[in-house]
Amino acid sequence: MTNERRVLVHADSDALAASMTARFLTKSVDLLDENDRINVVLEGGRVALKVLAAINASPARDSVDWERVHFWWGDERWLPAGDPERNDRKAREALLDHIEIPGENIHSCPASDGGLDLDAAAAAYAAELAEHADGEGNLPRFDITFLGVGPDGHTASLFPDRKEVLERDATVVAVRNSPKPPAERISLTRPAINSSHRIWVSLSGADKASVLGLALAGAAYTEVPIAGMKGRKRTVFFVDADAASEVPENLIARSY
Ligand SMILES: O=C(O)[C@H](O)[C@@H](O)[C@H](O)[C@H](O)COP(=O)(O)O
Repeated sequence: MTNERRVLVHADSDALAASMTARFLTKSVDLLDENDRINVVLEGGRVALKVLAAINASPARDSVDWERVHFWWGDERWLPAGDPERNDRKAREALLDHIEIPGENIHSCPASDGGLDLDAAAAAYAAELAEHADGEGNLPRFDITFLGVGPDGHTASLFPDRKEVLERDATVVAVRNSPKPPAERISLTRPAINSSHRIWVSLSGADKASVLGLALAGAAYTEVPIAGMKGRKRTVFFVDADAASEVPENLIARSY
């Protein structure tokens, strides 16, 4: 497999979500044939949540052996457990509460009412990741990592021109004064995200067009964080036609 970036353009956000759903179902079944378990990293973007809901609605949902799938989060909002704005709560509602998956496979970031402060919570999440390390460094093997992108180029909770995006050593950072509410968050760092075998980035809508153009043109990741994310095996940008309007034609594979 080559370590390449691909851009797959779909007619609209429904087609985009359907394509990611089909790919997730086939890829996870294939990976589970070859591995005892797989690790999937989720986030809070709207497309990824649509994908989780579509996996839940798919007749192929139960072809995945969910007992051997572990879920992690690329970022989480620092809110009380069960808050409707938490990324884990949204993922539970869309999919995780509906499948046969052991509770210990769902590795939520700590919640703000759990008795830890934000820094201790980030450290606790890093420790849980390290506990599941597969021998290489202090992270599990992330098989599939979903990333959304903000119109400013942020991904997970790594925002432009901030110190968190420069972090090289830690796997997890505490984020304060986030420009996107809520102000406090927990995020995987760039090296942690880039340890993923496959990164699946989703972008939908005209407000994401300029940032996608910048990322593919090689913008600095300090200014456009998504530009610095690259999976070890493959990085696929699943985009809709509106988001693709500023991407050079030679970089595009159209699915319609
Ligand atoms: O907690 C969050 O806010 C998300 O994890 C965030 O990083 C998100 O993925 C992007 O902001 C894109 O979100 P949309 O795809 O909904 O625009």
